[in-house]
Amino acid sequence: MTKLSVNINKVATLRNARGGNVPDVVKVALDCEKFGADGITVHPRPDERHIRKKDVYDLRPLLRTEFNIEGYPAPEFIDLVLKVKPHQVTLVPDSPTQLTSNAGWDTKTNLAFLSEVLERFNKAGIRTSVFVSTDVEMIEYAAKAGADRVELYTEPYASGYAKNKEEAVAPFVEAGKFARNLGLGLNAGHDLSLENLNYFYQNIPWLDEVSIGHALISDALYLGLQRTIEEYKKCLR
Ligand SMILES: CC(=O)[C@@H](O)[C@H](O)COP(=O)(O)O
Ligand SMILES: NCC(=O)COP(=O)(O)O
Repeated sequence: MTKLSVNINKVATLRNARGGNVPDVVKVALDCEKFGADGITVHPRPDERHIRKKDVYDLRPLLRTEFNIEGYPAPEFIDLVLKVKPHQVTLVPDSPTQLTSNAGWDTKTNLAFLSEVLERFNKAGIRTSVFVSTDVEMIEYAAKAGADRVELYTEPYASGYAKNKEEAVAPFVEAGKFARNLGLGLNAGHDLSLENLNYFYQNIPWLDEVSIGHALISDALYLGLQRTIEEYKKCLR
């Protein structure tokens, strides 16, 4: 079964716009779980533009599904993750001011750094995932660094889908097979949507997890949160 982890960053973006607690990020996360989400993803950025450290602490004891924390492994992030002990940490190579994630790691160049950080999380019993492109060398070095899983950066698939979906998915199928042969678990995310998710899943049904935020929360404006989550789950069958 491919799990759906709902990324609630955008719920926090809306909440932060007014300075109060509407919408309530914790309540939305718990409702996502109630409506069928298999996990919750957050990406606390250093400027706390959406998810704040306090959200991460508030969510941890209340979530009943898998908690995935994404981010660049700066000392503050590492400290937060080790204190909160989520089910999974996903390392992303984002600079502090970046608008959104726009690339996977160069795992070869960063092998020593990633190995050291992954060892700390592995020792703490936290499953680790490394955000990568479909370049098989990057996947190979993620395995060498000690990752349990890789998360494929799916923006190139999403942007190529409308033009030629067979061509868009092909490198992801190859990367997925390569990761599977190395014994790595496989996650995927970024710009997945109701339009492109089912085709991705049909081609890579051994995916462990997709994390989806931007499109899913936008769809919820029209469909409501419950129906939206049900529709995304249908895409994973
Ligand atoms: C790691 C990744 O793919 C991102 O999609 C990210 O978690 C989204 O971050 P923002 O919500 O800050 O754009
Ligand atoms: N890891 C990807 C993620 O959590 C959500 O990305 P997006 O759906 O907001 O693009």
